[in-house]
Amino acid sequence: MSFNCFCIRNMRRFATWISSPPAVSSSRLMPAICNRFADKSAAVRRTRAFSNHFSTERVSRKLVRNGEEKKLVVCIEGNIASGKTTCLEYFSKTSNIEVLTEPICKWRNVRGHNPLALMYQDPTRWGITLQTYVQLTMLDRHLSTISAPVRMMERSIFSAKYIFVENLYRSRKMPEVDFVVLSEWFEWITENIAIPVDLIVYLQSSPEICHARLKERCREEEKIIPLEYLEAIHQLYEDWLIKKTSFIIPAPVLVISADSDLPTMLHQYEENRGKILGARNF
Ligand SMILES: Nc1ncnc2c1ncn2[C@@H]1O[C@H](COP(=O)(O)OP(=O)(O)O)[C@@H](O)[C@H]1O
Ligand SMILES: Cc1cn([C@H]2C[C@H](O)[C@@H](COP(=O)(O)O)O2)c(=O)[nH]c1=O
Repeated sequence: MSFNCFCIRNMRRFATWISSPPAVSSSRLMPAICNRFADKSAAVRRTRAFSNHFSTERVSRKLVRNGEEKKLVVCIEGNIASGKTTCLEYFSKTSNIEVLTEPICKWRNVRGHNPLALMYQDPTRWGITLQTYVQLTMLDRHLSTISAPVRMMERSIFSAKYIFVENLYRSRKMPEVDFVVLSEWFEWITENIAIPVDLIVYLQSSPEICHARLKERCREEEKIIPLEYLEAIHQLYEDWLIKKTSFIIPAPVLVISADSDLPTMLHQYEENRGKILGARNF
């Protein structure tokens, strides 16, 4: 190579370097570049999977799932131990109804940890942990493919936020920063992803009855729940679904009194079957 050639090549290299100097030495740069490309192709794959899963068409700027709009989604709401699972068990015997109970197993065991128990032991420290996970698992439930013409599911991402997060915050057990971060997540989700709900069935029960049933059920984590906690949850439900003074209600509400004994409750469910399953006309 001539001296001139050598000089010109190095001048070009210098010019390239000065216009975009490497942030790290080249031996460290190569893996970084490879990772960037690997990340990019993974991101492209994720985006493709996402757009296959969701319609690219946006309705009110929200991502919507293909073909799911014809299915009926009913959320069963109510205080702890008000009888939601029992109600779902009853309807699960009907063909053409898919029943989704709360993912409480996950809340009690995420890779060997029990955020539900931790939250009851120390809500200020662990409330954010549990509620972040509840929000994620509820969203996962809402977005899972519906396998029957009617889906009945226990609670919703809405009650997790409007009732349980709200209660932790109002009772000063959740620090403001935790509440704000959870709220930002919740608002992003509900503004960007369509979460279809056609009907809310509210099992309205007195906190005293729920307390008695909760003791009888005897879930280990819940043994320390005082009546006052159920009263606070009850009040939040009443403000949301009966007085309609607190938060947006995502669907019409059917109220069923849930204090009666089991045979009476089953009879009431049967009486309301038409209203529940014909929720679109409700
Ligand atoms: N109508 C009822 N009368 C008496 N006990 C009931 C009734 N409904 C449910 N239970 C009992 O109360 C406890 C809580 O009911 P469950 O359906 O698990 O409530 P939730 O799912 O709302 O927490 C369970 O032990 C259940 O067997
Ligand atoms: C949705 C939600 C639930 N929890 C707690 C409250 C109860 O201990 C269980 C759910 O039991 P249920 O018999 O089905 O009512 O989970 C909570 O702490 N935070 C939540 O958002």
